[in-house]
Amino acid sequence: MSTESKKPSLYERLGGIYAIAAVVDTFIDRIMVDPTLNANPLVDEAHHRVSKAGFKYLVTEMVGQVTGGPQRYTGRSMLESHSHLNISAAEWEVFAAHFKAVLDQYNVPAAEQQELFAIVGSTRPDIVVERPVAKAS
Ligand code: HEM
Repeated sequence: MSTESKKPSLYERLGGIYAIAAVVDTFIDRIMVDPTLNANPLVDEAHHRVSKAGFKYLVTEMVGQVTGGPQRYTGRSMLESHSHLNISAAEWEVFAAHFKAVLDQYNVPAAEQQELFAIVGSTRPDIVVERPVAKAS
């Protein structure tokens, strides 16, 4: 018989919903005013149209669900909510750098950061619009 206890979920290791909501709060505050992201007029328009509180709510709910918490995401799919925004690979990098900076700020350990990056990274194909590389004629 094994005496090993089951590994706690990522949700539990992050500290549950209060810790997750705090990270999302800081993160959304940063990305909604980022000048590089808002240089994309479609992102800028949407960032000024949606309520910050609603946006934070939906992202918190989603992170709760995908990390193994009891929350259930009620928003639109990543494809549906981003396909009209024409998000580039460079914009994705800016987003990822903010994410890393905020996780560092909250002292999220490297192992948990990696798990989060893997989850968030899996949404990239639905969010980033890949443009064909221009060929020299
Ligand atoms: C460069 C990266 C990203 C940018 C610039 C961005 C920007 C935006 C914007 C402007 C909206 C509002 C769209 C609208 O209502 O017209 C939105 C919605 C949303 N985004 Fe992102 N996003 C990015 C990546 C992500 C990632 C990686 C996630 C989570 C894994 C995410 C989660 C969400 C959620 C949950 C919504 C709300 C969906 C709904 O309204 O039902 N976003 N995003």
